[in-house]
Amino acid sequence: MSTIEIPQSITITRPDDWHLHLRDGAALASVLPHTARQFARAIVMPNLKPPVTTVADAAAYRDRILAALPAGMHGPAPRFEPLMTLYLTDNTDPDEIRRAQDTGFIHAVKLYPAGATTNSQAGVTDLKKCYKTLEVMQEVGMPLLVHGEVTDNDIDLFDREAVFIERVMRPLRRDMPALAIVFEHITTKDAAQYVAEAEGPIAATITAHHLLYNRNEIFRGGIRPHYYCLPVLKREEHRLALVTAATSGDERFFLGTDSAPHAIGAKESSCGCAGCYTALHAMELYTEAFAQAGALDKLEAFASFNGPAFYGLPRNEGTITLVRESWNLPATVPMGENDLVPLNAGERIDWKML
Ligand SMILES: NC(=O)N[C@@H](CC(=O)O)C(=O)O
Ligand SMILES: [Zn+2]
Ligand SMILES: [Zn+2]
Repeated sequence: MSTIEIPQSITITRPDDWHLHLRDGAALASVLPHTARQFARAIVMPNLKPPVTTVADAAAYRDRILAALPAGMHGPAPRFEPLMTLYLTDNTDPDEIRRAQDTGFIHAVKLYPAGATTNSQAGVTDLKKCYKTLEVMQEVGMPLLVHGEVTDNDIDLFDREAVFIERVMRPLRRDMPALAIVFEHITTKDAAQYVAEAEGPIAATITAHHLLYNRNEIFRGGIRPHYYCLPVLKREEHRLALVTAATSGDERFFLGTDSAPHAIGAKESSCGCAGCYTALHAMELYTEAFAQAGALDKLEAFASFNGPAFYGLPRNEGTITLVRESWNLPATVPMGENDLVPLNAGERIDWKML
């Protein structure tokens, strides 16, 4: 009988998080150090209330993030650098894209279909309304990041991503074949296959929780609101397809935690918010997922090489090391004046980032 030998430690180039929610104010100050400890850079989502729709908003938000960074974490990699994004609306001015491109600190524009997820009320009602803006993005090389779910009430919640590919993604890419697109937080074999086979500049981020869990996790022994996120966890066959994509070495797939902090009361509620908090232990979770797949040798490309290649940024300097060592995740962590419950709260974690 042979046993697969799991290495006791792994050292990789310092990684980045290509999909992150940092929120604002006191919550920002609480959660930012977790991400800054694990990652050199992060693509910061613009779904604040009100959303980050202009260059001026993004500049001010970036200043608040830098001001909230603990001493010693400022400056270029291997410390922390926020990569800013704009929130696309029906009315985004095409000239705002040119101004954004000129800043050097705005790296993408985010499409939230109106009503699809947390703080998407100001999102896009019909992508046709944005075509002039998208054409400028295509021209200047500004990537479009996509929350890829349709919102039609007649479409089953679990089918919203697959239907989005047919109704929105394919027509958009036919009309704008040179527009760089990141299909964010993909959750289905349909999306993994679409991205792997598509031609042109398209990539996808994959979260740690979608690599580790299927939808049973939301209902394991009772309803577990901290496993509820959007797009919602899917069947096992989809999880397996995501693991295959992430560990394939295909440079179109890269790390994006979608760590999405919500105060405990907003999650443990009769109408709980969508979002899983993983900033505290993201690299541990990804390492576990890759170790389970026997693909630790593919982790570095997924976490540290493929993202910068897509965004046209340099790889980070320095390395991080994870060791096979058990520790217990706290039950809660402070979030401003509230607490939040991280994913895997109180559970044993088998890897530890040093
Ligand atoms: N993923 C989530 O479930 N929630 C995100 C929004 C998003 O990324 O769709 C949030 O901002 O809370
Ligand atoms: Zn989303
Ligand atoms: Zn998100």
